Amino acid sequence: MQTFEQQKEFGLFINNQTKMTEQKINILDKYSLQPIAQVARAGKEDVEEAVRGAQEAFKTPLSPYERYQILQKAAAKLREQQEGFANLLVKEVGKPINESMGEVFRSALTLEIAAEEGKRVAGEGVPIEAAPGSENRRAYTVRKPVGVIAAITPFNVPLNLVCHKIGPALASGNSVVLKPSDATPLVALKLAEILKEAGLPTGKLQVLTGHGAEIGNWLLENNKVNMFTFTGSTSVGKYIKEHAGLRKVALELGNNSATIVHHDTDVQAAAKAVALKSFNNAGQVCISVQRVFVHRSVHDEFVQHLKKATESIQVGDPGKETTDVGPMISEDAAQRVEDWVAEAVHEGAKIQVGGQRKEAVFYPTVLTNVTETMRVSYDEIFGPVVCVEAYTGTEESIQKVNNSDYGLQAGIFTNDLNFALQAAEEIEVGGVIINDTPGYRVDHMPYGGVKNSGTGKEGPKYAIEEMTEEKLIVWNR
Ligand SMILES: NC(=O)C1=CN([C@@H]2O[C@H](COP(=O)(O)OP(=O)(O)OC[C@H]3O[C@@H](n4cnc5c(N)ncnc54)[C@H](O)[C@@H]3O)[C@@H](O)[C@H]2O)C=CC1
Ligand SMILES: O=C(O)[C@H](O)CS(=O)(=O)O
Repeated sequence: MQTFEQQKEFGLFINNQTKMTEQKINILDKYSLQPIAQVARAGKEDVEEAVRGAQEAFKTPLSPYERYQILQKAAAKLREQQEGFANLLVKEVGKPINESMGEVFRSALTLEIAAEEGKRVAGEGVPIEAAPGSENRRAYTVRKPVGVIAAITPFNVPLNLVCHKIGPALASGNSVVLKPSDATPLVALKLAEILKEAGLPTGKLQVLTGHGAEIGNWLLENNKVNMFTFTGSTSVGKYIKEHAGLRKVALELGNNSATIVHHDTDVQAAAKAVALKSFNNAGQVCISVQRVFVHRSVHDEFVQHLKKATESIQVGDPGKETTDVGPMISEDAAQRVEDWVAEAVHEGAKIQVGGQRKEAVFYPTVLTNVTETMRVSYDEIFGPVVCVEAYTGTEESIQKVNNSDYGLQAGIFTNDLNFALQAAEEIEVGGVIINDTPGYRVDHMPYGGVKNSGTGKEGPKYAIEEMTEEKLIVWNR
């Protein structure tokens, strides 16, 4: 029996079985750019079979405690196999081994949090008797799973962001049809295997690999799908919302995360924090720091510290423990970032450090003299580039942060409590991180944006609220 790592061909995961397809997709090692495996390319019939199986499985509910036990067992298996999962992330994402080990660690936490929250899916008592004429009535609500949830996930955090969907979905009694990213499907297939080993019954989780647009449309056309939960680009998220009809849609979309660095903070510490969260995962994180607004009086000092921190970053083979930043998801992605930087320089931006590309590797880059009209600022670069701009007044800094079509998370470094709380109140995002960067996230916090960054919140407790319907029950005694 081949181990997962020895396998070279992977089928669809439908009804706890592997299903091969004639057409396949190559999965590349993102550093060597060499093929490491082939995965099945689902067709319309496969999608219909997967949705049917998920619907059938939904009709046989597990108890909350059974769901809890399965997710806890899967979390334990993730921990046992942390190295195997991390090595897979190194290959299919190009994520440095240390960061990959961290993603697996967080994924186990996410499943555990979901398992716990699955024991607390509840409605509330409703004091309906307080209404005149309803003295003899009693009422309460219950939360019911929506049914079959289509979960579509991005390439950049392909294990934990899958856990953030299937964990709460399964914990609250739903079935899931998962479509992982075309570029990074292997780790989702490996996760499905350990959920099966943990006792997940047939059909509760289906995994369809293949092309997103194809499978996405077949899922959108299928009226047995009760909800869509999507993490990915704003453009695709908008498409899904426009085509989902009256079905529930949860969207975790793009961002051009901003950080304010005020004159009263430890500028060197802020620069180190910004470097850490501008370039991890090669900047391919939707809360990656992209825009930094620095008080004019400390701008040059901040830039020097940021340059120094960036120059110390080790770029190279993600399989090496000494590597901080590896390749981007593809050479095309790195080329796009290179083009955007060149456009910014043409418009007056200055490269303080970085700017070079080698195949799929784009070197961590700091730009100054950036203006809000440059694409590297107003659009989501999703790459290892950070833009620094000076401000004078606190009102101006908040205005600059809000001058964005996105609104996921923002950060502010200041010791001025009034300014911090004013920023927390006035910045138009889903989360404000005081004295740290917007790249801060722990897996049980509410996480999700406004404007073009999406709708709805993740974090298992909050995702479960999205994945269940509250039903009112009134008893006329
Ligand atoms: N808000 C959040 O929590 C996060 C947001 N993101 C966002 O994801 C993007 C990067 O990830 P990508 O994988 O490049 O995003 P993407 O939008 O290109 O793809 C995301 C998923 O959607 C699928 N897809 C593509 N076209 C589709 C269609 N027409 N219908 C249905 N599904 C379709 C893809 O196959 C993939 O599985 C960035 O914009 C980033 O900001 C990434 C991680 C977290
Ligand atoms: O936004 C993302 O890319 C991830 O949600 C960030 S994290 O979960 O890896 O912190």
